[in-house]
Amino acid sequence: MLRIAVPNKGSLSESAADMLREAGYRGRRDSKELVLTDAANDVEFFFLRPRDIAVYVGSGTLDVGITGRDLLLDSGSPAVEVMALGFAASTFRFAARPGVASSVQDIDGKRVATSYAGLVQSHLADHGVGAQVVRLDGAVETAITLGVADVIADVVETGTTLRNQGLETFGEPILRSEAVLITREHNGSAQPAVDVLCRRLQGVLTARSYVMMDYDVRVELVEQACALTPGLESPTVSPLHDKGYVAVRSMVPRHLTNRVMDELYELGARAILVTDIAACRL
Ligand SMILES: Nc1ncnc2c1ncn2[C@@H]1O[C@H](COP(=O)(O)OP(=O)(O)OP(=O)(O)O)[C@@H](O)[C@H]1O
Ligand SMILES: O=P(O)(O)OC[C@H]1O[C@H](OP(=O)(O)OP(=O)(O)O)[C@H](O)[C@@H]1O
Ligand SMILES: [Mg+2]
Repeated sequence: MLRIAVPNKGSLSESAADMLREAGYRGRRDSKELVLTDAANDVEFFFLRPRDIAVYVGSGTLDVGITGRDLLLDSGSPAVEVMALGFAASTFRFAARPGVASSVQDIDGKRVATSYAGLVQSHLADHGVGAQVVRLDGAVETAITLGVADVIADVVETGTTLRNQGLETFGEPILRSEAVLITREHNGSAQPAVDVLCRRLQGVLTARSYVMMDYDVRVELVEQACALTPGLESPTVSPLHDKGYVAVRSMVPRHLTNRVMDELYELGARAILVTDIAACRL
């Protein structure tokens, strides 16, 4: 039975649960449930703190897990990222009051507050910068106001939390993070089950990022129409009862849906229909 670690709380938990449900797995009914067996899919879910997930997977206690790339790197765990999951995107950045620092070198000799001490220490070492790292559990933006640090390093999504504290980011982002699937380098007999999980999650990512588009177009325009909707491999072109027309079916990137419909309409295509893809294996 494949043993999967899933965030039990925090920013990652709801999206991770949604993604697993879309991939056909059982969801938990109660947020206090810590272990859940999904016998039909031969998997067991362990609901854990995202920070601990890399530790369990790295030690081999659990086979795979969902966590943040930033948490994986911070942990120093030997677990490896196998797949980016497309949610909880953020950057990990230094910030300070305006004028205090403009590059990582300016941190030398200062105090840096963070919940990601491993990540920050290795970044500072890579840049040959000596600083005192103050390890905090959360709400690190307040550390400067309260006088325990000169600089912070934290997760930035919209930047609202920083702005509210009168702070500004500086230097290059330390990391671009998002939710990731992690596992060990060698999974032994668990590898086939890990492959099935990866294919299912990849199916969810594809189903989310594409729509299915159908339309009718005059036969003489089909090449131009297919150039607008090339699909992943090649569009399906089917004859219609009216020999002057064909029906075309193709996958289109979701973010291009309306632009492609406009272009098809301009070309002369009609009955342009768009449907969601519920699941897929490419
Ligand atoms: N505002 C945010 N936007 C996107 N990702 C975020 C955000 N805040 C935290 N994360 C991501 O969530 C993960 C941390 O999850 P964790 O549950 O430990 O903390 P949290 O989401 O801040 O929850 P809490 O603060 O309630 O403990 C990291 O991968 C981090 O990048
Ligand atoms: O750029 P923003 O959109 O403002 O998001 C970033 C903030 O979100 C997270 O905080 P959270 O609310 O999880 O609190 P925490 O710092 O206590 O973890 C993160 O630690 C940042 O503080
Ligand atoms: Mg937080």
